[in-house]
Amino acid sequence: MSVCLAPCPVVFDLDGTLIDSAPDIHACVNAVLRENGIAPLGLDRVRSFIGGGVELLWSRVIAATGIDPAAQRDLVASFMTRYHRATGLTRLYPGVPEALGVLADRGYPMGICTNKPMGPTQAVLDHVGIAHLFGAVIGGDSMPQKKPDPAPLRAAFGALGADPAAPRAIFVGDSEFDATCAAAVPVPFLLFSRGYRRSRLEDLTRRATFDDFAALPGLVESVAMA
Ligand SMILES: O=C(O)COP(=O)(O)O
Repeated sequence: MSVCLAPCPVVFDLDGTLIDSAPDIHACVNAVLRENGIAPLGLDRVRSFIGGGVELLWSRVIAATGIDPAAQRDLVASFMTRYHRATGLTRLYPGVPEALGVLADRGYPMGICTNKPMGPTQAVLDHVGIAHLFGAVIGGDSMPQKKPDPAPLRAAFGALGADPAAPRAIFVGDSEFDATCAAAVPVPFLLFSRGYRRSRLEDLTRRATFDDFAALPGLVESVAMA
């Protein structure tokens, strides 16, 4: 068990955890499909493709639409020009600012570890007004590895002052990428159940599950003291 003597670092996934960004990602995907004369995909479909970064998103779009995989590089490039400024449809989940405020007041160092590239990550954190709360932000293109590889999460904890080799820390996320990553570090994982997960809850390794951010500060305290 990892007892956090001082408030330990708490790192958050971004898409599907702190923010509901699927409407913006969906709009960008469909703009590229339309530009190429391909029928658009529904929001639920595109949402189910999010979590493993832009390349995996587009591999899934290509498989779903029957596009020639050789076009992936150009499609991703076209997508990225839109994605860098796609913030208008993205919202924080209810209770996120309040929960982050409580954790900040209690002295928890906080960070982000996302598979979203850094450009759109910084744009959206500024747009929703929470960028100042995070002492470390690791994006999908910050390192050669992406989640579920543990390297980006270890880097986020290290940047917040934890021992990257044996961090006393907590990760909060919504997906199988996040659960597998937390287990690989290893650190306790708190699962937000209203995000973009594809698997059944019972199939994901986690310390606790929550569906309301009002519960998060208490959960973090109980895991930190365990
Ligand atoms: O860009 C993605 O695929 C999702 O990013 P996430 O790691 O914040 O869920």
